[in-house]
Amino acid sequence: MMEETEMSESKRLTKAREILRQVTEEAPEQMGLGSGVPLPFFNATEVPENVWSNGLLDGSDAIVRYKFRKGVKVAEPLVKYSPEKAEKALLNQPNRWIVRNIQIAFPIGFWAFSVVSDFILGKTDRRRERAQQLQRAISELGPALIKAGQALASRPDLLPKEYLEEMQLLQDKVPPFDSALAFQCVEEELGVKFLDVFELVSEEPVAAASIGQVYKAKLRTTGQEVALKIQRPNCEDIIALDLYILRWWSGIYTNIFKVFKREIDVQSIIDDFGELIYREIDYIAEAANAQRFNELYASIPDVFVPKVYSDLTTRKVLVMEWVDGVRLTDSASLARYGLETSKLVDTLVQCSLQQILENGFFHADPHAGNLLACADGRLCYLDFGMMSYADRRQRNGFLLAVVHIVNRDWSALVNVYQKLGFIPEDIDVKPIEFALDKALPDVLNSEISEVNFKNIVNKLGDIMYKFPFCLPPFYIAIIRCLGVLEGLAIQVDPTSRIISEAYPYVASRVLTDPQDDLQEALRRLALTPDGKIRWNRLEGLFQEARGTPRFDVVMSFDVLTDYILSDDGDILLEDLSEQIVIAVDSLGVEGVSYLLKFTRALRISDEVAAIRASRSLRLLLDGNVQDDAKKLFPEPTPAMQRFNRLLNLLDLSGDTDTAKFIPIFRKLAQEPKVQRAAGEVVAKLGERALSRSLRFVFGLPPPKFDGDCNAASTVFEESMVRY
Ligand SMILES: Nc1ncnc2c1ncn2[C@@H]1O[C@H](COP(=O)(O)OP(=O)(O)OP(=O)(O)O)[C@@H](O)[C@H]1O
Repeated sequence: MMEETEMSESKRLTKAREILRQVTEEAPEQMGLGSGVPLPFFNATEVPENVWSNGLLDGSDAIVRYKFRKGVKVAEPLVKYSPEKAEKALLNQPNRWIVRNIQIAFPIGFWAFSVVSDFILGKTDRRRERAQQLQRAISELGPALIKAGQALASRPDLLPKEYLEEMQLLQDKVPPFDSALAFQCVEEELGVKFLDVFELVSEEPVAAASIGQVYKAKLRTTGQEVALKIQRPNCEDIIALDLYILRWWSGIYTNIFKVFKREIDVQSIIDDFGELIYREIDYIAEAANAQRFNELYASIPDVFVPKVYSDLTTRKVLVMEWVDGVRLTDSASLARYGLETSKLVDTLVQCSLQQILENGFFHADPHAGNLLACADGRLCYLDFGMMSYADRRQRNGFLLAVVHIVNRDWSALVNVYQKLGFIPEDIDVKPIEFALDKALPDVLNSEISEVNFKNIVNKLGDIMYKFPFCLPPFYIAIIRCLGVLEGLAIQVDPTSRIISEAYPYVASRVLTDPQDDLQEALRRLALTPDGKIRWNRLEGLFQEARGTPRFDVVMSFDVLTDYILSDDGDILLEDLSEQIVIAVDSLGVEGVSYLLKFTRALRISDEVAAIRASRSLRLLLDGNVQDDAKKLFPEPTPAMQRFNRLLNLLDLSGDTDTAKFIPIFRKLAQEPKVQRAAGEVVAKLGERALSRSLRFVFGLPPPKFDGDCNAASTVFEESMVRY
């Protein structure tokens, strides 16, 4: 018995070394793995305890550290999708090809025939019915077609709304396959007897999906619980055949789209999909992605990734740490753990935003089955088969698109889309701008919590479908990710909205990020075309941004200062000086008026009221005072409220260390054009004060200055006279 175990152990090590050799030597290029992986391939049982407890896969002897080669962003599969190779192989198996062709062609062909006949007969109201028919047909056709249908659900540029909605309903709930076949696969892949290494915790799989099924087991040697994901038998073969057949039919479908005046290259869509699904069926690539995800996001509090036992992982078998947790949609269990759903959703959304908008490496499929909430409140990500990457230009492009939609700046939005290659450069974009203006809601003026991502994507989708848009994979993945995320967030907490969660993040990025394209967005958002400040917008942005953890008011002040000091900032500086003159002047006038009223109020009430008054002054300025105090004291003037709001925005009264502003003020003060502007402000203020005083002394009506608000001087006169 002992001998047998040793034998299998040594066989296992040989097999494991073989896998390592494949990964590191044979195909580092394809794998996206570095050559810097010469780690000995030890048995997982020899892993020192601290490796598991420190939460990182980093550098352990037992764990292969999949290094991403420079420039590789998402791990590539060892075997890549190759239509040519599939064609060669399948031409030798005409029987399989013919049978499967008939299985697919019949229902899909029937759907296509129905669509064309609706079109010829002018039955334009049957789109929903046809979408449902296609959904039913696909759901019967097996994993590759179901995955293809799910992928189409996030292609608003290809399908109208009704189809997108129906494709989203496609579930890959498939019956489990025979466990004997699953264990046989493990033995073949690892070169060990299944029961020598694993002890099943439950005989039945805990989950069965289109590509694989998952068992809960224990490692015999250490007793550690693991999740064992095993691929369906012949998965790659079946997918290759279906892709080949779909590709074979693509010319016909391209022509059907032409009938509807849509130029769609179906073949390249199928090829894109082929690449994605080949990534999903390679568990080594999945393990590498899991590790990459862990490296990038392990620092986010409350988020983690199960550790992968890479010496027990092959292309068809993935072994990882078992995580005890519950789905976010399982409200009863969440309540049992005493977990706050809104906090979990917040962690999830903030983590996704960081993935998409900061690092660019993101989990494109954060559905309920791919996330577990643990008893300690942490959120565990699972299933790294569908990862995507957006580079800096693409991430900023997405961020800018959000800003321009909020700002209703259609020409800027279309410009971003053109730069990202979604729309050709040489077409007349006016009709697109007009359609956007008509279709999209006024995000700024509706309650932000009422604007949901799905609505906006649907409306944008109608336009993308109508005009010649072509969405690249990164954008499709972002749409998919945010759509799935919003669906899940709403299921868990019906009040949550992805846009209202995301917009503060977007606001804080444009206010603090010095990258040129984001600064351009800030200018378009906060300045009029002739360079003057839109105070309300700027105030709105600060307010949104202030709630986010990454927002740093000093940094945003610094970014604004740099802009003012640049050549482009001259008009802004001029406008700012004018605004300062008006604000300080009216604050002076209105301030005097307020103080007079305030003193009168104090004289007619008692001392207690006076003390309460001084305490309430701050609250009063914030508009946050009790009704009885409001009766007692005059309303703060608009200028005072504005000034107070500005202080609040800059958080000068809060936790911000005001000393941090000193270098910025110094930078401003040293700049000759700012010195000149400051001199002009002082001179103008003096001029105004002198003019007001002289006119008052000589009993003349108050002077009128540009920008005087609320007849400030009249208020001043009246109160002086009354007093
Ligand atoms: N490490 C783990 N700990 C606990 N449960 C797990 C673990 N990994 C997977 N599971 C369970 O197995 C299910 C399926 O896992 P996973 O999503 O990785 O499989 P999949 O075949 O890629 O499925 P799909 O592609 O449909 O998302 C999960 O929803 C979860 O319930």
